[in-house]
Amino acid sequence: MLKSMRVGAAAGTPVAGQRCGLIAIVGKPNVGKSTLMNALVGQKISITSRKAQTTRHRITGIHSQGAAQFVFVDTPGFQTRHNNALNRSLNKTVLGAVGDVDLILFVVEAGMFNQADAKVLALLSKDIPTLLVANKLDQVTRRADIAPWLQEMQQRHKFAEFVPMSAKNAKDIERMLGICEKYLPEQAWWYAEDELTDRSEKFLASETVREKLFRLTGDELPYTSTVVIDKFEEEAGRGKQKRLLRIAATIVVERDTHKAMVIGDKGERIKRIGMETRVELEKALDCKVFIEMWVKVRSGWADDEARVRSFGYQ
Ligand SMILES: Nc1nc2c(ncn2[C@@H]2O[C@H](COP(=O)(O)OP(=O)(O)OP(=O)(O)O)[C@@H](O)[C@H]2O)c(=O)[nH]1
Repeated sequence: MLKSMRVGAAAGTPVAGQRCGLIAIVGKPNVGKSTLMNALVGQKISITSRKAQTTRHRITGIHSQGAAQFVFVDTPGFQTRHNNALNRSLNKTVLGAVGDVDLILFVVEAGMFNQADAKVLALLSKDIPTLLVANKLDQVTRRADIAPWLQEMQQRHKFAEFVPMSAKNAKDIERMLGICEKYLPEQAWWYAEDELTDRSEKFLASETVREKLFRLTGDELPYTSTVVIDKFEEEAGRGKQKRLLRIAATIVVERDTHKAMVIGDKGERIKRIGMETRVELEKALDCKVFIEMWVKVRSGWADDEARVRSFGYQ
């Protein structure tokens, strides 16, 4: 179960052998940052999809193992193409996340480095140890090309280490945790051992709807569609009965054609989004869920600072 953030009273004071620190995961959109964080934490905290720009918030995922507590910060892919209010807000989140951490995982696709990667790299402080995570190694057919590519990458930044890997490979994830552990300062843990995130259940609900929305609409729906949770009410369970969450969610889109896309033929698609969200939340939060969904058209919201803020972005 997810729990809310509780910073221990002794946070910051060394406790024999304990290590704890912040690790930012950064990179351009779609390189696999959320997949990596979910694998490192061992549970789905951050949504993933084939569509770029699915991550919009700073998300903390926590993993405690042995003497170490890893506190991961997942960031939106740095936006370089469009200068609208939504993207400015996303970029501010990235900058906030990388300024004050113990370790940075700079994620790229193995064997690739383009201008978008370079722009993110340029933001990173030279004083914070940074690992080059060459992800999606499983997709590289010519492994021999990786060594010269790594050498080239060495010229670009003073990386502490190079980690070619696949976020989908369990052994690579174990190896990655071992590497990260060395960079955590010796200090008392900030969170209880079983805590996984500092995000609320309400936030998880909106992220789950957003993930289902993007997965079920494929590439048709623009990324500027968003989800607002209008109601999030909890009724305690009685006896063997589980507690109940009553959720109302509005999917906000920019055009009538997008609304029709989300609703689908005879409401098929929105029903499916609701059903898959319910099943996933019931499992993740160990409760019963009733969810109502609406679709609203608000054209131009991603260009409007006030509206971007009202939808929960910083
Ligand atoms: N083959 C392969 N695919 C991967 C790997 N890691 C991630 N992916 C896929 O890459 C796509 C993007 O992954 P995400 O984790 O959503 O990427 P992200 O960097 O968080 O993307 P944004 O939220 O847009 O910034 C998804 O389809 C993942 O399944 C990997 O190691 N190997």
